[in-house]
Amino acid sequence: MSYRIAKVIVDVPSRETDRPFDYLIPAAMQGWIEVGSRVGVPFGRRTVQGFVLSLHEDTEMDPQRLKPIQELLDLMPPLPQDLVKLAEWMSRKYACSMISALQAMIPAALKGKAERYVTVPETDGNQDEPAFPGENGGLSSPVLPVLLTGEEEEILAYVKASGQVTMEHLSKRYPGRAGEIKGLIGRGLLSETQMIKDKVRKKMIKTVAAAVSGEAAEAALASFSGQARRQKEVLEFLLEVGAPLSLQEVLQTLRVTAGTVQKLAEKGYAVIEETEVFRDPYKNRRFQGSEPLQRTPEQDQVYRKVTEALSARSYGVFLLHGVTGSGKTEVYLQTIERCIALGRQAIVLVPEISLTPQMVERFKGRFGGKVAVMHSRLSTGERYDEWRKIREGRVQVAIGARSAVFAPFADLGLIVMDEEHETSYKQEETPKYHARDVAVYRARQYGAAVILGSATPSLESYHAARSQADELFAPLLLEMKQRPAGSRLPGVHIVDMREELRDGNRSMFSRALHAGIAARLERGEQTVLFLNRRGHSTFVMCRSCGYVAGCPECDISLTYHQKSNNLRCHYCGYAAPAPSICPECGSEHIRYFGTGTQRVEGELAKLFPGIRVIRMDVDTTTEKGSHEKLLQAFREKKGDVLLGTQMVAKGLDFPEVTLVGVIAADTALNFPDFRSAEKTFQLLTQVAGRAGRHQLPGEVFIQTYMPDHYSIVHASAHDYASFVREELNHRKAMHYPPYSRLILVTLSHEKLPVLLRMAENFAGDLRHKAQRLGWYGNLERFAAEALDILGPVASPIPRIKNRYRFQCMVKYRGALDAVRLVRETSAETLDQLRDASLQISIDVDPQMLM
Ligand SMILES: Nc1ncnc2c1ncn2[C@@H]1O[C@H](COP(=O)(O)OP(=O)(O)OP(=O)(O)O)[C@@H](O)[C@H]1O
Ligand SMILES: [Zn+2]
Ligand SMILES: [Zn+2]
Repeated sequence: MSYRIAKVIVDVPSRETDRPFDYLIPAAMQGWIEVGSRVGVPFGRRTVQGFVLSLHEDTEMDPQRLKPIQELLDLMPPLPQDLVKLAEWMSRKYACSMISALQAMIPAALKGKAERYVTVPETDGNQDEPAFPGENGGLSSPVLPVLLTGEEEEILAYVKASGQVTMEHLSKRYPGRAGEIKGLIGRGLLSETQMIKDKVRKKMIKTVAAAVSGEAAEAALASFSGQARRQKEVLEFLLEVGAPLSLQEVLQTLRVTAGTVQKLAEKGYAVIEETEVFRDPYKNRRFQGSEPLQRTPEQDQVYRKVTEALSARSYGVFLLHGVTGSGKTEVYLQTIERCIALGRQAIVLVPEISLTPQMVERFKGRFGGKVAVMHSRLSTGERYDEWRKIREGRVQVAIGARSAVFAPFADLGLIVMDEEHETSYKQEETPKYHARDVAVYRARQYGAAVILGSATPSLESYHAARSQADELFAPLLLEMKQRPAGSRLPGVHIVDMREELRDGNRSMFSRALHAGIAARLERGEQTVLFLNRRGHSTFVMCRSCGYVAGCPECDISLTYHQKSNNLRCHYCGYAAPAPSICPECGSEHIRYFGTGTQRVEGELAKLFPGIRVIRMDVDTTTEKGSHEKLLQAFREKKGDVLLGTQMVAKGLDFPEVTLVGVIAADTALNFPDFRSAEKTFQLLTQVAGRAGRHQLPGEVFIQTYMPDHYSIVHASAHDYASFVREELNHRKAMHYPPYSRLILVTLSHEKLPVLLRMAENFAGDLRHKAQRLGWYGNLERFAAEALDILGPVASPIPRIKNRYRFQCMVKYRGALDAVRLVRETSAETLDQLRDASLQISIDVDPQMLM
């Protein structure tokens, strides 16, 4: 069957272009263009990148008016068909554009932009004669010689000699001659074309190999005269190695020049080729191999359930609730091993923050070269290469943060999501997808298994597993309650900091924690100290008048960056030098209030002279590889204390850590977020889980001003079930997830009064429609299908980049298509108001309520 028409989604971010456009498939591209192909197409007066959505024999448009696809950008489509289908689903589910969903699935290197090229157009007849203007003009005017200035001639000659030059290059080579260049294009002497250029190319190196063997080689070696001694050496070396070598390497090893090798090639004794290489971020690292451990009975029961599904190729979601240190990672490793043995591939998702070298090492150690690693610290080129290893089937396992869920495997068998409760699995920018939902959808497509692992599963997943109410997402609950023999959960003590204060202790360390650290120092054991970052932002405040340095464009305080000694806005990028006197009152008592980690470090030094503290926070881990180095130093016992924020809470496994201290447990509890208790419980459980994971028993101190709060009480007792029971009661009473779903709609505009009116307008329309559908207002009556609209109210951050922000929260229950309702209403609002400044952003299942 021959397809003449391709429907293409173009990379033009606007509401009007969020639909497929028809293009002709030129004869030469037939058979090459597939669903998921990346193409360059003319769009208006530009050339833009696009993705082929579907192929057709015919079009409803007038074929005469269709334009042909201009170029095919990759031989192998970057997106397999299933991912194109996934993008369609994402667009519906998260109310995002198709192009944003498609772009999220490919590495940044492939987000090509049009580049303008200049060539000398071919003319019939004598090639050396300059072309004539007006050729296509239809005027059969007498042939006039073209008069060129010397400069014009020079430019023309240069382009002709080069064949094809980018506009950028040409304008740099001939600065100040834009007029001449434009003139030449205008007269048809130069022609301009556009092509899509990728941000990063494949990395190519020159290789050299012997082109002769056996007797021919003997004859060749014999033929060299004394002068060609170096050539002979090279050939001997190549014959000895018997495989292509990098040219660079040959030159260095033999200390010969490129000319020598070149001459050898000219004689036909060697071949020099361009060969593609993969940039390997772990090139110089050796990973210690590891063998599967004998499974404990609990691990075995999980392993069996998952591998049964794998063998049957049947879709299944498993919620693995295993206490910290119960050996979940070992279960992942073994189920993946089975998956690979069955000829299928696996994805491992971990939160960015716990994509630590230690984690990577465990997978590389077990599966070696079968693993591709994707994380944000790789360069664009490295990411691209890791991604290509997946697409080209060179690896069987992909491990990475959120976006690795799109790894383009051909026969996906298993997706593991570690720490499934982590909010970082939700992307905060468009497309605002949740990797868990994407994982489940993909697993359905492939008949694959999903393991959602956590010591503290999200209430959404846990509730879905317990109630089995949702047909699409009803995970099977599997539990691991014990640590493998030889290690126990640590004893946890809650320390009431109010009491400390009453007894005259003004230090940030309670007496108990102080004594604990002292004991560890004496015994040569290690301590982890954790400080909750939320609520401890790094701002600058004047102690005399209370002035806080804020962003002039956003209603938020600026963040202090120690390295550069400046203040930055995390929302708009505004930066300014840190003031040394208060701009309000002139006082010199203007201070930087750190993350707290620095203050804790200072106090530790005072209390325990000579103590070796390794501090891990945003300030100490900005450099590439620094995270790894700090952890390595701690492992080698070059530090007594590892002090840090969230980074120290996750996934770390150090045998000699026997004490964990939480400096202030309740900072997150005061956050205006219905999940704050859940997050606090999860964090405390995680941190506490770092202690006593091996032979030595562990001990944990949680310092708090709210010792009776249920999240703290239950975390200290390692009692997930009780916490969940209590928390679910609150959620039910307030109609919060998992008893409802949320859609957060944020409207923004430059003018506050205009925004207010528009937001009222939008919310009114939405209510009106919901009423007509019979959905509105039934939440309180616990109807099976109900929807409620809260707001509009000012957003918690009321202004960003000089734009005011208002939000509406839609709460709903049941199988209603609330997303569609919101999306349609927002499109109508934008159409009616026709105010270019108004923006409406839709966040489905929001994790951050800002
Ligand atoms: N079957 C087993 N036999 C012996 N030791 C095991 C077994 N399984 C795991 N372990 C060991 O127990 C420790 C904890 O295991 P692992 O890190 O896999 O737990 P986890 O549940 O992933 O932990 P966390 O969620 O706290 O990161 C590791 O040192 C691991 O090597
Ligand atoms: Zn002041
Ligand atoms: Zn700002």
